[in-house]
Amino acid sequence: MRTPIIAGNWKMFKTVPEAKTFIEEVKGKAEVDGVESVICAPFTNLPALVEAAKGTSIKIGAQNLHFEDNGAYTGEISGEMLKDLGVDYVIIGHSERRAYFAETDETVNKKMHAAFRHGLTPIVCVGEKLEEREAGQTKDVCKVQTEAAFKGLSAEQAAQAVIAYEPIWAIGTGKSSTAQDANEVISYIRELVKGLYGEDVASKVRIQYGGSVKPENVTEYMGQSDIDGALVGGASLQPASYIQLVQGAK
Ligand SMILES: O=C(CO)COP(=O)(O)O
Repeated sequence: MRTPIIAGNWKMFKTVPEAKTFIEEVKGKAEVDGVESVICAPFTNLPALVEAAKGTSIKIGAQNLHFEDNGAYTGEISGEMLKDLGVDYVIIGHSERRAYFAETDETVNKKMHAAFRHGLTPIVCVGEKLEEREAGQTKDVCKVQTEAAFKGLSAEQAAQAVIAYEPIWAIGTGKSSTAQDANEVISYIRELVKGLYGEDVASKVRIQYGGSVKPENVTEYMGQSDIDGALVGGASLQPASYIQLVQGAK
């Protein structure tokens, strides 16, 4: 049985005081037995969030990491540094990083290895652009991105990874994929993992849907056979809405 996982991706929002207040407000409420709750925040918020979330079941994640452990990489943050802060998760290969920050399938794969080297759980994002969907290439795009991301990872590592299927046209647009369509692509991604690692790993890997998930639609996604959670942007920023997302995932 896979544990559902709701992860908020705050993107480039919230100062340290705002982040601390958020945790105070969701404590005890965005904590539901049998649902994992993760906040992925800007680097600047991470120490304060780890501290504020102590004694709760809320886990903290970063939104990126560098693939090397240290070196002359101005402006970058390594997996070793994140682990040292007490961070547990890291988003890798978000479509905004692929589109605006030259993230490639190759760097995504290197970052997956870096995350596991430092005991961080990756949430690796895959998903197609609108024109790719319209050209019927959704599954092809997911195949290339998923297989590249997992290259060289062991079965044990693969089973621990979280995959987020985020169709790019559904991100921040209010145009969410239907639950049935999302489930079809996510089932296909699970088949890909099965092809790489076999049935046991495929049955363990958690696959989220992301793209305009809100309290009003989270239950519908969670009711699908292969959807194990959601990676949520906009609707994760307000405490009340985040609480409803976690409670709705049960
Ligand atoms: O990009 C996303 C999460 O990583 C989705 O963002 P929205 O929930 O704002 O559509």
